[in-house]
Amino acid sequence: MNPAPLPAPAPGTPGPDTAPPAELELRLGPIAHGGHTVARTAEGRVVFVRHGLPGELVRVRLTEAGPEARFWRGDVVGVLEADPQRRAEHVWALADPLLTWARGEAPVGGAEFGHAELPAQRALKAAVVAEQLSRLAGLETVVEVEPMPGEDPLGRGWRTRVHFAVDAAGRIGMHPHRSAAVVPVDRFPLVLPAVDELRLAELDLTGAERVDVAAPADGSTPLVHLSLAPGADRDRLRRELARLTARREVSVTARAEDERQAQAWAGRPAVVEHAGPHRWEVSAEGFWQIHRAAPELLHRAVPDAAGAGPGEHALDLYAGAGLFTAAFADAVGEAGSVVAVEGSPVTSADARRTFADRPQVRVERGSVDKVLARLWPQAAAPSRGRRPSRGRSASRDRGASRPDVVVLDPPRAGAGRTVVDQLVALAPRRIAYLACDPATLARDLGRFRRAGWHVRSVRAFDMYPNTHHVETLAVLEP
Ligand SMILES: C[S@@+](CC[C@H](N)C(=O)[O-])C[C@H]1O[C@@H](n2cnc3c(N)ncnc32)[C@H](O)[C@@H]1O
Repeated sequence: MNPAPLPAPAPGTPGPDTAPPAELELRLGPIAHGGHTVARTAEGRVVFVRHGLPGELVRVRLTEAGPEARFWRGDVVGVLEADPQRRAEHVWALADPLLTWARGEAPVGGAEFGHAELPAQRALKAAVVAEQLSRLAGLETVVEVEPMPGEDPLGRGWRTRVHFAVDAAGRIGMHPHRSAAVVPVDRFPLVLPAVDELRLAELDLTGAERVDVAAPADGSTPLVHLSLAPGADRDRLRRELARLTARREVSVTARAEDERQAQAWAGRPAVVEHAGPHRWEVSAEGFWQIHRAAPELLHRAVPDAAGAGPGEHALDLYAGAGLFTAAFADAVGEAGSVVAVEGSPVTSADARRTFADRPQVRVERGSVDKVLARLWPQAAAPSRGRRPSRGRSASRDRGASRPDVVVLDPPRAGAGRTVVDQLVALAPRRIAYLACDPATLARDLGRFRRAGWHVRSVRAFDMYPNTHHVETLAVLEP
């Protein structure tokens, strides 16, 4: 279950031609994007160290290293001088490298900040967001990472979604950082108790490649979805899952890669989610925000930041099941319109079902750049430096009015150059850009700024406690 073994450990100082040592003593430098601190060996080689805090003196076990490597990676396995914000006890023993490496095993990923108190985690995330904005967007701003409403003091019990790998013995597990190995997991403190209560670790899930669990924050029926390996023994798996459904109310779905639709083995093929007065049915493989408090917080905050008014036209890009579409539809009313663009067939179908009775909402399935190019062809190849006029346009002929405001919530890769250029050409009044990766956000903000846009505000939310991840909301105006 360890990651790739190191070259033979060699004691002594590493030189350019010698094998690296197994362990090093290092003074940790600043935090960097990706969740590690940056340290340097006496020879000046950069080492990306996980599970440490800036300024600490630590013993580091090298996990990726080689005499020719440009930089090395390692985990903290001993703390010689601790930061006062280091916790006495890690939030999750299986993710604590001090414990796991002592028995020769890599820690699981998913709680790489679990050694630090929450305020220290938030300070590290704020530093990363500010640094990315400065370096990639040329934007100097003080960032505060806001705790989520009702946060547990140790940052546990927030995940309503989790996926597990399955090991060779059919047990659920998780991967160590940058490893394909599977570490069996029986309890995961970051999930809602409802997930642990399923006791999936007691089942033999041989034949499943991955197990996704969705447990709505309001305690309604959870859903377990199996991604089946080719040739999986479905009858045996169904019998195994019947042990679970016999002891509690839970839905079960399954799908092999070559099948179009998930099959319901028990209960319903979706979970029911709520935010404000709205209700969604989200399929097993559909997208929904992971933090239990995120839908309630974001479903208004993000469309409000974009600021649509009655009769206006709003665009919800990377819309998922339509978390922001719902508040937009309320704000613009039936005199206005909302176009929600979502690439996943499953998630866009969820959105279509939800908004079937809202005439002002139109759900477009497809890649954002392609849908924008289809609805507003004049934005596909913007002429340099010229903003399109806001008069009657080709888009009107196709039934989509030019957007007044836009929400942009892409996956980690960010929106990218094409979409940014298309939005610049469409020239909405305001864009609210929600991002789970501050580096790609900063890259895209840099492009908007070079096109003459102004970043009006930046907020950041601690939506992934005990991990290095952070959610950032930037509001842009031309
Ligand atoms: C971070 S989620 C946001 C979903 C939604 N805004 C929410 O908060 O629930 C990103 C969504 O973008 C979709 N997506 C990813 N790449 C896409 C693309 N190129 N075009 C359209 N949708 C895409 C994913 O399927 C996912 O639902």
